[in-house]
Amino acid sequence: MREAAMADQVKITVTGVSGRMGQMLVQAVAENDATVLTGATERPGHPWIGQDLGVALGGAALGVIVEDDPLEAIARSGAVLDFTAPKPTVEHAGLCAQAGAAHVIGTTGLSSEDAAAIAAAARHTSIVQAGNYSLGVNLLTVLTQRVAKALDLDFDIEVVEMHHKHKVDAPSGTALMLGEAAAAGRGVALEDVSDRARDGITGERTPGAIGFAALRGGDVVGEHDVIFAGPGERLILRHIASDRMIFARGAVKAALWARAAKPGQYDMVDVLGLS
Ligand SMILES: NC(=O)C1=CN([C@@H]2O[C@H](COP(=O)(O)OP(=O)(O)OC[C@H]3O[C@@H](n4cnc5c(N)ncnc54)[C@H](OP(=O)(O)O)[C@@H]3O)[C@@H](O)[C@H]2O)C=CC1
Ligand SMILES: O=C(O)C1=N[C@H](C(=O)O)C[C@H](O)C1
Repeated sequence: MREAAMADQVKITVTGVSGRMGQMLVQAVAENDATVLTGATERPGHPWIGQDLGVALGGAALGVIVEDDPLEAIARSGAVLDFTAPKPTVEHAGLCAQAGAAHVIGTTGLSSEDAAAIAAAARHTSIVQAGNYSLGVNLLTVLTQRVAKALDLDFDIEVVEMHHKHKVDAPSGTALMLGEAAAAGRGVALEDVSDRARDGITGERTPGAIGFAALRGGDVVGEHDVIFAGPGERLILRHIASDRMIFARGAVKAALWARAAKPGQYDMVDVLGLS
């Protein structure tokens, strides 16, 4: 049975609890003395609904029942860890705003309409949103911005990423973070310079473009290169993730940070104090 929550522990709901990240988040909450799992959700119709989470995971009962109504779970939580899909994430942002729960968003592939809805929710609660919760990638964004600032337009910037075959969005959220960092270093808006779809007779590379390429296959957790290709030399900044627990532990850290933050929208660079 679940141990009684200590008064100062932050109560956490994990949404999409059966997912690749959902299961990692459950472990990360359990291993942190400052957090306790009080809610677990899945989509309506999922076979885990109504089961004890521990039993559904193939172990001992945890005393947390998997629910399909996020409202109940979020209402009794201090923070929600959400690595699901764009539609439920936007719904969860509204519910967190109502309940005053901090919302840690890892979901990628969000549209500009989704982003606007999340920004509206952030007027009422603290939301941390990042395409990648690892220390290494967030440090890499800072380095990418610095290198892009130091090099002139003779250096072409390309972001190359590879992920497992089940990933549904491209470019990855991390690749877009790195592209944003490179664009910021150059003092331009990524949307004005991004080149995401090369196929066929594309013509020569547009000077100043920031290109993206996405590879998919096998069980690759996540690999990202930022390539600065100049005349006679190439600089490559690389991050390789080999364990999803780096994202899950980062998300728990973000939840604890967000509980102490004022309502607003934050990223992992804020949480880690890297800016
Ligand atoms: N920011 C970061 O550091 C990271 C971000 N991610 C991102 O997190 C997201 C999830 O990735 P991953 O875990 O690999 O994907 P999975 O598909 O394994 O997990 C998503 C889970 O969400 C569930 N889900 C779908 N709809 C709902 C709903 N309405 N309510 C509750 N749960 C729901 C899915 O259920 P079902 O399968 O039955 O539909 C599934 O169990 C992706 O966007 C990915 O890019 C991943 C890793 C790190
Ligand atoms: O879907 C994944 O798996 C991952 N998604 C995130 C992304 O889109 O960048 C983070 C990580 O690379 C794994």
